[in-house]
Amino acid sequence: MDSLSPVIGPKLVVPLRSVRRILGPDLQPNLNRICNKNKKINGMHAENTKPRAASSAAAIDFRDRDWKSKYEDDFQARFNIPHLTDVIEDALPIPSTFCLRMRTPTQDFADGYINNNDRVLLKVINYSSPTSAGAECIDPDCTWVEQWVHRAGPREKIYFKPENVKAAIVTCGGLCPGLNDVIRQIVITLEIYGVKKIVGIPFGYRGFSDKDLSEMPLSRKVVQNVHLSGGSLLGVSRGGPSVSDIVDSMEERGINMLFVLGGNGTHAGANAIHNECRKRRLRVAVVGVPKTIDNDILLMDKTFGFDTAVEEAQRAINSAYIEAHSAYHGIGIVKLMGRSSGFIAMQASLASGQIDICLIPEVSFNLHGPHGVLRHLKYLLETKGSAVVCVAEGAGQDFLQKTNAKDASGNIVFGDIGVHLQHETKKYFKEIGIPADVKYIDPTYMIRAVRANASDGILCTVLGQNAVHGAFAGYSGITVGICNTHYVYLPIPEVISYPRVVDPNSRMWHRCLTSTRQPDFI
Ligand SMILES: Nc1ncnc2c1ncn2[C@@H]1O[C@H](COP(=O)(O)OP(=O)(O)O)[C@@H](O)[C@H]1O
Ligand SMILES: O=P(O)(O)OC[C@H]1O[C@](O)(COP(=O)(O)O)[C@@H](O)[C@@H]1O
Ligand SMILES: [Mg+2]
Repeated sequence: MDSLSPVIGPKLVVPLRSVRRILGPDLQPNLNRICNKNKKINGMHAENTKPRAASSAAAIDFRDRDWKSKYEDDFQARFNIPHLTDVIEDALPIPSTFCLRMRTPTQDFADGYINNNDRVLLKVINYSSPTSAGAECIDPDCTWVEQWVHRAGPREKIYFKPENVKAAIVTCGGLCPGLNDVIRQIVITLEIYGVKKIVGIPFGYRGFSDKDLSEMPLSRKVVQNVHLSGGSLLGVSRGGPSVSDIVDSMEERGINMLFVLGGNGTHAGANAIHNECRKRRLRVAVVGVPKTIDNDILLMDKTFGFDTAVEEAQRAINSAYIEAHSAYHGIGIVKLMGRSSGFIAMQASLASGQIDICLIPEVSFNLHGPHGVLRHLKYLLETKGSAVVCVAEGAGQDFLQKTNAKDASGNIVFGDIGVHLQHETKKYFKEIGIPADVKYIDPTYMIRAVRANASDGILCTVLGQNAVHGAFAGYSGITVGICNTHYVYLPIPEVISYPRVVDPNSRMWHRCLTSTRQPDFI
């Protein structure tokens, strides 16, 4: 049973409104799904009773006076990061070969190392009440609970001799601005440690099994300018071989450090590779760098490429705005990425200040009817003369015919909500006899292919460096991230147990609504 079970379990049953506040934003969507599915468990509605990997193993009884310290201990155990010595007891550390002053001994750099016991606080707001806007609470009183995670960075002791390392980098899933920046920084940092054998696996996990694809030797010289263009130097793909085939291939190639750049799916693969390596008792470090333009990885401030995507989306939104405002009764529709999370649509709407309606997967809406989107568009044409809509790709999927089609990675292929919205809008205004000039823009692949902006460039650089520090420190099955502006190592299962989504009760969504002035479409 997970740590949330006290609120939906038999020991303490609290009103639904309180549960909503208690869960916090990362868990709210579960509650929304819980409520929507309308299945009753312990007097509460629940979608399923399966414990989430991200949650603790032990139930907590809030009547227990020690529940808080038990929760904190449990949290610490969950966020412990796996280490080579967990399974290879005789793995011995050596002094780090990482040195910033290339000509002086490492001792000079002693102050620059991270202590293994350093921690970063995951949540920094102490909510005085569960009714505070956006409150994330563990218990009904919203007691302050400390949640510490491991600080990232170079360690004084390392578990790999650089001359024995063969490091590989693989990029999986869809494109995302910054992939080349991360590849570049991993290579540069590996070389500073003294690693000579660095390779790129071509076209995602597929490169491990496809005999026609050979690994790409990487060096500082090769990667020097790769960050100046978008895409991935190595190529990407979805689908690919089994985990056991991947680990066979790693053994054949002598790879003992694997850096995996990708999203939820890729990280699930990376964690499975880490587990298989453990099972085979291999001295291998598997380290992930979260790549998701949708920003749907749990616990992190943001993932690389997201900032660039929001910035690049401004061009599309501005074009839609110009088109809409230059036409008589113009309506511009922009569809942005976001399979299950509306972060790009929300942030791009906020940034532009030109959006009248923002539609995201996390917030239900009607198209038709007195409170529907179309009726509001009519109102906007009557009052403003034009309107601009920003819709996330995963929004409004209920309106579309389900095909049950899946891509090679098993992701559901969505219907095009942008095209549907355009079609329904045209039809609606034709039917009511009001002229409307509807223009639709889908900038998805134009956005994904651009190079990282300066902010993402820095994020990629730090994440790439920390990935290498983590591997040399002997950690495996971890990923790197930024939490409250500090860089951390997190165990992979904790960040991918479900996609991170926009919390409709969050301050940020409220700010978006304040900016668009859109009503509820229900
Ligand atoms: N549950 C899983 N276990 C192992 N590998 C997975 C899993 N889900 C996806 N993958 C692999 O991860 C890669 C990328 O997954 P995908 O969902 O396409 O992109 P992303 O990593 O961006 O979410 C693919 O090669 C896919 O086969
Ligand atoms: O057309 P493709 O390559 O399958 O990619 C579409 C998907 O790529 C994304 O941009 C990002 O997806 P990933 O995180 O899986 O790479 C999604 O928003 C979108 O659904
Ligand atoms: Mg995915």
